Amino acid sequence: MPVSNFDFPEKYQYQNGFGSYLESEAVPNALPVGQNSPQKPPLGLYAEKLSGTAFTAPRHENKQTWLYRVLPSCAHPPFEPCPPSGNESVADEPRALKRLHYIPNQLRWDPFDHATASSTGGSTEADQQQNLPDFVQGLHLLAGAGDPTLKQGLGIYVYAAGRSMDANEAYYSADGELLIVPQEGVLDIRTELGWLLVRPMEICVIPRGVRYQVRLPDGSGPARGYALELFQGRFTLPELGPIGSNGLANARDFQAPVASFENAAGAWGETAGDAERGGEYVVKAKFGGKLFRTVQRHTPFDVVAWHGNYYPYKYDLGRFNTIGTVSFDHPDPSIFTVLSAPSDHPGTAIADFVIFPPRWLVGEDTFRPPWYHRNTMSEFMGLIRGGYDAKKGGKGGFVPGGASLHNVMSGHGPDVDSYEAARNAELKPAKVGEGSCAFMFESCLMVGVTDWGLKTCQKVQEEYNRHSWGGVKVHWKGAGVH
Ligand SMILES: O=C(O)Cc1cc(O)ccc1O
Ligand SMILES: [Fe+2]
Repeated sequence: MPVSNFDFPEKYQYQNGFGSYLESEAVPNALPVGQNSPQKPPLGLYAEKLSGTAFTAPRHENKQTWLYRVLPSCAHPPFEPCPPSGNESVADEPRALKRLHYIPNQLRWDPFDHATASSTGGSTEADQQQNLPDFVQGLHLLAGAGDPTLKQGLGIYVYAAGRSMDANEAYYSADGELLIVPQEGVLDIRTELGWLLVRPMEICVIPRGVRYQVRLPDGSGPARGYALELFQGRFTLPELGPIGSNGLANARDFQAPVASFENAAGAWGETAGDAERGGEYVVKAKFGGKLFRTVQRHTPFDVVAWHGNYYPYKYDLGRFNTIGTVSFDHPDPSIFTVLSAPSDHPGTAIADFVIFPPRWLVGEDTFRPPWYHRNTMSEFMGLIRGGYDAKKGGKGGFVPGGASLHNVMSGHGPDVDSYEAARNAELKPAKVGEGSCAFMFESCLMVGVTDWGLKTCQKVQEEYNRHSWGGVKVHWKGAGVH
């Protein structure tokens, strides 16, 4: 079922369509007509082009958006490195990426902690709140591959945010496009192109370079979830092949924001101040895995109108049209692909985002859960809610907010109890996954685990393999015996 609708404030109006060429004006006639860069753009705005692909990328891949804004985004003092955070968050990423641990063992993590205060300094509730990490401070690189400076590879993150980013703070990543998968808590995301409200069972994608600010709406509680940053390429919809022209995630269900701006002006070095924000706006940038910051005298959220096909978007996983066998055998999980970031080799993804939503299993004479297997692709899994049909839940199991990694050629499959149950199950039509949703980031790359993921987070289940497969039984009866 789609995430329930409620009355959306005006800021959450959306435009529908995946990869569509869209346009949006927060003020009528802010977009120039018939050209992109007139001598004087309408309303005294600046025209600024945001290129998401090389200028010369083929038409079907070319991504760009024209922004019409109060001040161009180049007007800022030099960026300076942020000091290391000391808590192995995104600010410590370059070190983390250089020290990845490549491990052939199957790994599973207990649910990651919610945001905790970094110090006890300050006794008031407001002080304590301020000591909690915001979305950027609470982003931890768990695993990764490649190098953002070469635009190769990806980063897998978990996040735990206990407060909104400051009202005068924005963040962007030059390293890649970020897919965010909330597991608990609502993210109210202000982007240069407008607002996105992203709740558990929804996802969003923020393209490389787009500035944004993540807020936690009042009363929605702390936020926790997963994210994947693509250092290379972009997410797109998977081919449908013989499925035909509809199915899986349909293009019209992807939602892009409408233009929305803060009414504030005043360039760096000028005296004209930003009344609303006290004239100061912190912009943080992740660049080559390193965090930088600058303080500018104008809001980055001053885009009054835009047109293009390079924009953030959200998708409600409840709208996924799940397809499966109606005869026999368990299909490859690629049938559940929501988004795919292809490599240069057709059919082989740098990252596929795959979900396991509730679905009917009707296969006859079929072992219905996933088969035992080894894969040249690496498989990182998380659980948004409920359970997963191949793994037990409960303490020490695969539970919401936790994760697993089955790396290149690491054998895995149902744990012994799930296997025995499915082997003996009566094969009547059965609904699995009611109220559940697991997901997988599947990559052609070998994924290394960070120090934080292996040690600091203290969530690795040491006995994962033994508990899952230590007790697998021999059913072999000897040659010729059925
Ligand atoms: O390993 C997993 O649980 C993910 C998975 C699910 C499935 O249905 C088939 C293959 C596969 O890797
Ligand atoms: Fe698998």
